[in-house]
Amino acid sequence: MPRFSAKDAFKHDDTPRLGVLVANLGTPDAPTAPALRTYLAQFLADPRVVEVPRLLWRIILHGIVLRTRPAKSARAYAEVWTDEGSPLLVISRAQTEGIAQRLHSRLEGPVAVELGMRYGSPSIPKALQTLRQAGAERLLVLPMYPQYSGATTASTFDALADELKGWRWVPELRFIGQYHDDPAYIACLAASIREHWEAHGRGDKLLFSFHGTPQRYLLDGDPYHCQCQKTARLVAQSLQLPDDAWQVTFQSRFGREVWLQPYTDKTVEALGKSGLKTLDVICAGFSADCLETLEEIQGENAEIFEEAGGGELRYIAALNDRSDHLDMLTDLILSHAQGWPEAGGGARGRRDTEETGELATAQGAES
Ligand SMILES: C=CC1=C(C)c2cc3[nH]c(cc4nc(cc5[nH]c(cc1n2)c(C)c5CCC(=O)O)C(CCC(=O)O)=C4C)c(C)c3C=C
Ligand SMILES: [Fe+2]
Ligand SMILES: [Fe+2]
Repeated sequence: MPRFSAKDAFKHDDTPRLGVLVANLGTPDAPTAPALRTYLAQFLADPRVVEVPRLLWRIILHGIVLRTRPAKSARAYAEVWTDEGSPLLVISRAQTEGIAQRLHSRLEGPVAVELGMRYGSPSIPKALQTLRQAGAERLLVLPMYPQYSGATTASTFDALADELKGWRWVPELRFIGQYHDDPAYIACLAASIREHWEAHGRGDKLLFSFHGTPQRYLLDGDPYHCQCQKTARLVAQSLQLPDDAWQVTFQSRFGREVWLQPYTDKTVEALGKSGLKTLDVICAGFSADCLETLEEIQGENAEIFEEAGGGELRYIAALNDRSDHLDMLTDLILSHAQGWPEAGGGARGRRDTEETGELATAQGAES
């Protein structure tokens, strides 16, 4: 068995394709404690996510966390689960399909698009192998995280590198690090807020709630916090909001450490206590709705707000498969694919037959 893997059934006249990997976090296979245990064991063992000395963390993870958290998280997932499955997976599939359709109609050359999840399935290794089988000799990776974080974007890179280091023929590679200040992305967020206001009236305050990370990651050089602030500031500017009409907070705290602040739940509670009537909340770091937006914000935080004496918390949906969002992501992919033949940057749309004739002869392959 060769040490490095290769595409099955190589044919000398295969047409090389641009491969696009749409990557996101991933989700459990079912809203049950056993499925959550499998998912959380993979997720929380990632050193990019939990930066604690390995031996110590392994003892805590297997001795405490994986004994208690799966059942609790399964109950939360059950509240948002749909007939088609987990919202994150259902929406990610629709996004991938929408991006693929747009790329097929806009690119000169052939393209293959696959969804790969960092944890759970469809996995990143599986998606990469499918792209290789489709002839993707150039690979563009879009992690669906607008703001770069080591915990998400770099972790996607790790999964990519882990798979590719076992390949004989590594594809040409481009990796989109972030798009937190892309004008088209800011315009999509602003449009979604305007539409929400047109449908429901303007709330008394707009909260931008981002997923948190330990504060330590920021102090150790992670750009995530700054990029979240910038996204919110640009959207607020685009909507011409006065400073007291909006605020940034961080949600989904995990463990006992200090995380990025101010915390969403504490802020929502304080705003409720202050007697605020309507609170609009947008989660501008999530490209797709998921447990953290639907259960935590639309569910849990809406209750916190009301119980504290506030009026109504109105959650503004993630950009999901809105057409302006998919158009924007397609433009982003195309701008990063500049200069590649399939993106119109060269003459070599098909493999040179003379060149591959030699290769096929050398391998004894059928011509
Ligand atoms: C333990 C530390 C965690 C860090 C750091 C973290 C960072 C982080 N996560 C997202 C996006 C998502 N996280 C989601 C779920 C989720 N996150 C953590 C923990 C950390 N995340 C856990 C344990 C879970 C699972 C649910 C639970 O048990 O609470 C999700 C939702 C997935 C879904 O299936 O719907 C997303 C999306 C970002 C963007 C981020 C850092 C920037
Ligand atoms: Fe998370
Ligand atoms: Fe949560």
